[in-house]
Amino acid sequence: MVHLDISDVSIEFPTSKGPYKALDGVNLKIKQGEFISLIGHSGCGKSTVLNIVAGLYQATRGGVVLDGKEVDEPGPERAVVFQNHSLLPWLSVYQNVELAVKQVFKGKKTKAEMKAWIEHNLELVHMTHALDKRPDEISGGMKQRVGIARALAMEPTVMLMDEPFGALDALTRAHLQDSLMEIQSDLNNTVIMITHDVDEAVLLSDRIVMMTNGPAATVGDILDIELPRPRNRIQLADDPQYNHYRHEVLSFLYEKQRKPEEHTVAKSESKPESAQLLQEPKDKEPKGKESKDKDADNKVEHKAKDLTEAA
Ligand SMILES: Nc1ncnc2c1ncn2[C@@H]1O[C@H](COP(=O)(O)OP(=O)(O)OP(=O)(O)O)[C@@H](O)[C@H]1O
Repeated sequence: MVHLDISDVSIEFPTSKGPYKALDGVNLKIKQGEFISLIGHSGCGKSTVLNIVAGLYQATRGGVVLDGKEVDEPGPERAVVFQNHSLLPWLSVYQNVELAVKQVFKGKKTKAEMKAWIEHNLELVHMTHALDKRPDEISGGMKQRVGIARALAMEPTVMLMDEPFGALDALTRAHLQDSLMEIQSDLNNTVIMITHDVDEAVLLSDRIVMMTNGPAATVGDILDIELPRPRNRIQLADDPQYNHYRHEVLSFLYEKQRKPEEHTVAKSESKPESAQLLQEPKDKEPKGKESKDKDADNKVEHKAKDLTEAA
């Protein structure tokens, strides 16, 4: 049986210039435990797809069915992780996760069970050392870990992740990608993740769903990633199959779906493959502790980049 069925989904947004058709006939059938990445140029409609699956937007035509039940509102079985961690700043790490756990398990777990469950999920993302810290006292990568723990603690059937690692430095991103792969293989949740990072998509996914440019965006192509798990990024760097998948995604994005304005940029790039072209500028992290952490991390990040490029 299909676990998550996105069927003929189209959506129109009302705008001052009339209705804008963002998606047209998006079809995708997802199996339990599959890791799906959505990739496509900025503004093509990836977040809109995610928001429809989350129940935050209603499709104008078609719809989403999860385990035989139509999705028409948000629900705890579909947890969302955003790029900017979205923790409540006045609550501690523990309390941020507790809030979600109470929502889902009130009356079903005892106080002691809830406490153990919160700690277990923070343990999964290696954050038990900072239970009493508030979000402004921890780094961006740590906040993102807490966001993931909060989502996992809701025991969702489906994790919806909107560029969860997009604002992080390369090293932190790599650590979190590895943790996510481990957690997902243990828990077998279904994941739909939006990313602009081709390597991230190939490394993590069972299938990469490549979207056409909008308006009226749809699924352009689907790539099955048949690399054995567990996957190791260092070993994969030299793997011809990995590089073939990477090339397939890049060729979809830069040849089949190239945007006119990117043509000139791509020409002037020394590396036309640069995944940067896919990305809008990211919000800068606030100055303070995080930026100090980042300065330190950046030095390591450069080394990590050198290593990757040398590989
Ligand atoms: N609530 C809305 N009202 C009007 N237009 C919208 C709304 N939400 C999204 N859109 C439009 O729909 C299109 C798809 O937006 P969406 O955010 O899904 O793209 P995206 O692929 O996630 O982009 P990015 O990669 O930049 O985050 C865009 O043209 C956007 O302007």
